[in-house]
Amino acid sequence: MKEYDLIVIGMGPAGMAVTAMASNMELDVLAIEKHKVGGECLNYGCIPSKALLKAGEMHDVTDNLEKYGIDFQGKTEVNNPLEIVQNKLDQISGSKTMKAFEKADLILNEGNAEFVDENTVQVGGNKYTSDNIFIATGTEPFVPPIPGIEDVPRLTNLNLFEQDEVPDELTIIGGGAIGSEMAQAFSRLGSEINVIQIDDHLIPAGDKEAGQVLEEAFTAEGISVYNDTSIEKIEQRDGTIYTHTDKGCFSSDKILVATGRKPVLEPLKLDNAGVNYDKQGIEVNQKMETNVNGIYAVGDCNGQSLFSHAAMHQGMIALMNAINPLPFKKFKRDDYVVPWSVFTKPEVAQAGLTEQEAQEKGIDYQIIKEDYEDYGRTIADGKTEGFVKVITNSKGKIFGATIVGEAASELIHEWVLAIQHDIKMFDLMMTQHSFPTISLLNKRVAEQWMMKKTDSDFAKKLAKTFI
Ligand SMILES: Cc1cc2nc3c(=O)[nH]c(=O)nc-3n(C[C@H](O)[C@H](O)[C@H](O)COP(=O)(O)OP(=O)(O)OC[C@H]3O[C@@H](n4cnc5c(N)ncnc54)[C@H](O)[C@@H]3O)c2cc1C
Ligand SMILES: NC(=O)c1ccc[n+]([C@@H]2O[C@H](COP(=O)([O-])OP(=O)(O)OC[C@H]3O[C@@H](n4cnc5c(N)ncnc54)[C@H](O)[C@@H]3O)[C@@H](O)[C@H]2O)c1
Repeated sequence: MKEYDLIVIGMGPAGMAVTAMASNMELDVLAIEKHKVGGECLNYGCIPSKALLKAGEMHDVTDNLEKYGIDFQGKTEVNNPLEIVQNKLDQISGSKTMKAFEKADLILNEGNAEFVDENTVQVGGNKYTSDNIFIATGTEPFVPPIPGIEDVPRLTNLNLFEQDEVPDELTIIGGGAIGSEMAQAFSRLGSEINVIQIDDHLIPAGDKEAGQVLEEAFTAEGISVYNDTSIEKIEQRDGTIYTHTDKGCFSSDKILVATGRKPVLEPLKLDNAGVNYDKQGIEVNQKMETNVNGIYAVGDCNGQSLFSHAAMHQGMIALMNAINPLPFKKFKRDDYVVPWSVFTKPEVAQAGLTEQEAQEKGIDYQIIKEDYEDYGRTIADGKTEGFVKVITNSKGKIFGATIVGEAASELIHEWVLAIQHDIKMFDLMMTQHSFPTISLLNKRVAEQWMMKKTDSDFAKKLAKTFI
């Protein structure tokens, strides 16, 4: 039985990050993947969805040229965007990705890894031991128990990108990150889309007002959104799928189920190692360690923050904790802000608390908001929908930021840095931003905060006295 410094189970973003870092440190690493290197993110998630969104965006450009004074007489036709997406995946998953395993042993496609005991993992009939085992096994689509759903052919992110062609009509169940991104991508490629969800606004994990801005953009593009909608049953008749809801019946060629995720834990036989878990995922502490010393659970499998960057970050924290001998110097998950972005047009991005969360926590906050429509650059670009909204207080402490609009996924990082390092509004106001970048909107929010602060009788009197 071969002994390793580290065994890593699952080669999505979390497992690959641990493997790459550990093997780079000359640690003896065994990496195990039951299916495809790159996990959900590369093969069925982030990358194909962004490639498809890009195809949709390119198609949308011709429809909007007249807004820029350009007359387009030609004709575009959607041919094979899904095939091109698959070609791009092949390009990424080749030698570049496999480079991460140059210094590690990789067991690929030999079935599920499972625990034999707390130091032993079995795969493909062989056993391997280590004092440090990293579980990074991700999630799979959660399919809600809607009557009839199991009996109709349905798409999830696992087969969505492998279709031969863009469907004429697509009913999307779920208005979260996947539902919203795919609604816009397929709509822009020609599908007629109905989005149906139980929540009351798009991207329900985020700010309500931002979800409403996105819904307005969707409506303008011809995407129908049905919030607060309860699905009674789904059935297929003569090749058409009927989704019966309390707001009427929707018929379509295909349905996409995008209603959240669930971890895949049974095959791991965690009980053999005594690792605690529940329906949400594997239980971990701030150090990303399970209840069993030396066994870590990183990425989506612990149900904490279902994003690739969070998965990689957790992998990094866990590894640094595993190799750090000082118990009082451990890296803790909650010391790091987790941003997220949804890559629709307009984009939606979040860091720290939303306004609703600040209210629920009873924080004494004020909202400073800058609209995209009030800035020269965004008017010049024709990208006037959206806002930057910051949850702060009179001292300029920043609790959270929501951005909906052009380049929101880029702008958000300044707020991540500010929240994580307790940088105040005043500091941001005193930080020069190149004009006319879109990120100057962030500075304008800080300027607005300062103007509110100086808009008092006391401040005005003070200025008058010393001028
Ligand atoms: C459509 C879609 C779009 C997304 N877009 C984004 C985005 O834009 N940005 C973002 O940050 N996140 C996005 N996500 C989320 C992102 O994909 C996940 O957060 C990320 O993949 C989690 O990484 P992970 O390493 O924890 O798990 P995964 O990527 O799920 O990888 C887990 C791996 O473990 C393997 N495995 C499981 N069990 C075993 C076992 N017993 N033995 C061996 N191997 C096993 C699996 O085969 C898989 O390869 C998207 C997700 C979807 C579905
Ligand atoms: N850009 C990104 O970072 C990105 C993109 C895609 C996915 N992801 C990750 O993937 C995860 C999963 O995405 P998702 O969109 O599947 O889930 P989600 O949690 O974002 O949204 C779930 C949606 O399903 C709806 N829903 C749930 N049960 C329903 C029912 N019975 N009937 C009707 N509607 C129902 C909810 O109202 C909600 O709109 C997200 O948590 C996110 O972290 C991230």
